Amino acid sequence: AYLWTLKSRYHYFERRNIPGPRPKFFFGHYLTLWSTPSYSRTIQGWNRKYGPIYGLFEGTRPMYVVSDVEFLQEVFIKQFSSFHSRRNHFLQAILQKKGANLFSAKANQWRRQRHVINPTFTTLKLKTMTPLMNKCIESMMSKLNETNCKEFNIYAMYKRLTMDVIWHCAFGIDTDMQNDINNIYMQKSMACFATDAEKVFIVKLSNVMPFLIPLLTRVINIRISVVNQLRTLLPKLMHDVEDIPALWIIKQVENVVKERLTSGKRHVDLLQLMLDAATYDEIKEHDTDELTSKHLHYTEVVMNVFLFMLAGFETTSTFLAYSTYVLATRSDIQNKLQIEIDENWQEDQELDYEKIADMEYMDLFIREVLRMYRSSGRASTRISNQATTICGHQIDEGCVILADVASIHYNVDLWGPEDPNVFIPERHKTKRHPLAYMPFGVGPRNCVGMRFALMELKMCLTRVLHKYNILPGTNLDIGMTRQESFIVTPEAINIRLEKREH
Ligand code: HEM
Repeated sequence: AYLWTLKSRYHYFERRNIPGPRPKFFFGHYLTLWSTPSYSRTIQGWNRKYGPIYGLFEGTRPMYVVSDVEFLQEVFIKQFSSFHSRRNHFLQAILQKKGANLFSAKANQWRRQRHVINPTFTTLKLKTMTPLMNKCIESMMSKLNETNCKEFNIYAMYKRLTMDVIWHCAFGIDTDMQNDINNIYMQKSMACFATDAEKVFIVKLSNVMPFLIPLLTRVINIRISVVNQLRTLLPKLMHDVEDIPALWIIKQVENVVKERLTSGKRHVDLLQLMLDAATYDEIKEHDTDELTSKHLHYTEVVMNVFLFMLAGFETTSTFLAYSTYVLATRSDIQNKLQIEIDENWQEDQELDYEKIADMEYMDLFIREVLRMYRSSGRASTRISNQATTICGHQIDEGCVILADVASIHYNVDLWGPEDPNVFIPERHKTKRHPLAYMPFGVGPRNCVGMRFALMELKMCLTRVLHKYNILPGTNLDIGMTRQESFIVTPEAINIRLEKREH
């Protein structure tokens, strides 16, 4: 019966006159998507063939892949109440209830969390974090000083910097990870990114055979409760389990939370801002739009701090890397930025939020980097929580909408008349469609850390460009070979730094 349902399911898009590649029996398009070296390039390739709205199947679930900005404006903004959540794989679904974070939470649980967390990233709060960021950037600058005009991979340093910033600003922990290559925090954090959850066997299995989800969920829940019991009964034996990187990090956060609660000492960091709204009481969500509570459960605090680390580390370091690549290959753009930086900041002054905000060309430059270089092919998804009609298309409950951001960012109708394949920061001076630019997503569920990330990118580039000229290394282009897991990263950014005369 399942196979028969599957067969008829594959006519879903055909019946709606939506084009798309032919699905493979049993797998849909999943086999192609999980084996392709680049998810986002495959999606873009199909966009060129089938147009701005086409259909795919992840196993049995229909997914609209969309680069039509009017359609996306309905989904992400105008009809947000029908598309308030992302597509979660079943491991995330297990963590729903208390353990969900902002990325995976649904409906009112998400609304409550976002309501509490939004104020954490206001301009005022970010200003209080500039000294912490400056301190981390200062450590990186000392490391850069040791490179002595020799070729080196600056991306490795950016990863240490952004991880250091997150540990400082989110958890309030000073780990010295930029100086110590074997630092345990750094090693565990890096190990966390080595696995792409979507490629874990049981996640693939649950997507292809969703009827197995209740059984798989029971198996996982039993395993969790056995591990928990063994942890109390045989703590020594459980040492290896504690060593799983994600669990190790979550444990560190739990320890910091406990320590803060016992000492009562206040800190200037994201964790403190969330702890101010935290409770151990059970939080009940209502079905109505009324927010019943403006609190976070302590478990949610821990899971969100962990999320900030995941969401803020590789994305920001990767965009620093791409920015540096552009600067190493475009000395004209580098000169313009240096002139602006020198006009706005001298080394004996504190580099604060206002000085960064005054740099207009820096803003245009970063925008263009974020337009041209893809970060993730999969971050901006929504799932329909009720049936609705979008631009004349009948969308059933449970359909996934994936925004094909790369195709949008290279669409000449949205970004012309200049060729979208050419790096031109000034193109951002022209007013564009509100959905033409979405590196951080759009609408109420966009990236909550956007301003934090922009501040970090601008502060870091300001400091580097004020002191150095960035020159291409002989291996610059080889290092730019891209690889893709959840996000698209270069292998290395090989450059040389030459001290500037002031
Ligand atoms: C250049 C750096 C970054 C990029 C390109 C980026 C990009 C994104 C994108 C595309 C989304 C999905 C938005 C959507 O579905 O509409 C997202 C969500 C999110 N990002 Fe970022 N991000 C960056 C940095 C950060 C940082 C530094 C943090 C935290 C400190 C962060 C925290 C989050 C969170 C919590 C969400 C989920 C928001 C929600 O569902 O309410 N991100 N990000």
